[in-house]
Amino acid sequence: MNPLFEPIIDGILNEGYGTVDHFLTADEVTALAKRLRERRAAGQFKAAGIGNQQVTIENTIRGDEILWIDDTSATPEEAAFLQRIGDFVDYVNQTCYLGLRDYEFHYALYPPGTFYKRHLDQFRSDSRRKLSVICYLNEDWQETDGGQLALFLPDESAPNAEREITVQPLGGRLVCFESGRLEHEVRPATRERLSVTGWLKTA
Ligand SMILES: O=C(O)CCC(=O)C(=O)O
Ligand SMILES: [Fe+2]
Repeated sequence: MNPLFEPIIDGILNEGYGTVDHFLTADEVTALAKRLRERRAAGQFKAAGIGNQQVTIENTIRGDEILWIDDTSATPEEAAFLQRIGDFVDYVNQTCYLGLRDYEFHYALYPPGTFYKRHLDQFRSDSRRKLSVICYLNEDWQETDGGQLALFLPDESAPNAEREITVQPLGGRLVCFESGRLEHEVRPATRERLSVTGWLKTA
């Protein structure tokens, strides 16, 4: 039993989404947030697109800026993050038989007031995305800062009913759910909202 990974898998199986706090230590959050800001200041980020055939920039749908993390040029804190994700992938494969083979991660920064409207992460032409993973890099986040992740879960009490869960984007917290099943949205915040987001994929 892995105390960091088990609650995530439990949550996905029982609730449709999994979350765990302290997936990253406070020091790891600080180091990754610092690296994110450095890379952004160096002009490495770009506006996120939507779709994956023709990528269009549409900030009425999503307003975040992203940078894909390249494991060949990863800095120590990035390599440590990817290593922990790799361990989680191994754990999922041992316990859930999802056949995960690969993963991809990007930094994301939502400037104040930006959002990502309700969506599903699995694009038509990339059904290899099985699990979506978001890990937050926000230090001292307060509820009044906004920026919640809303998850729209099916509600068994009535057909077509749904239940909305909101998650605060607290530094070190990880959220994971099935990419092709769970619609979700990012609400606007009053301060910059930082994360590392990615997908665990089959071959
Ligand atoms: O940052 C979040 O809470 C979710 C991000 C998201 O939905 C995405 O990048 O697809
Ligand atoms: Fe998403």
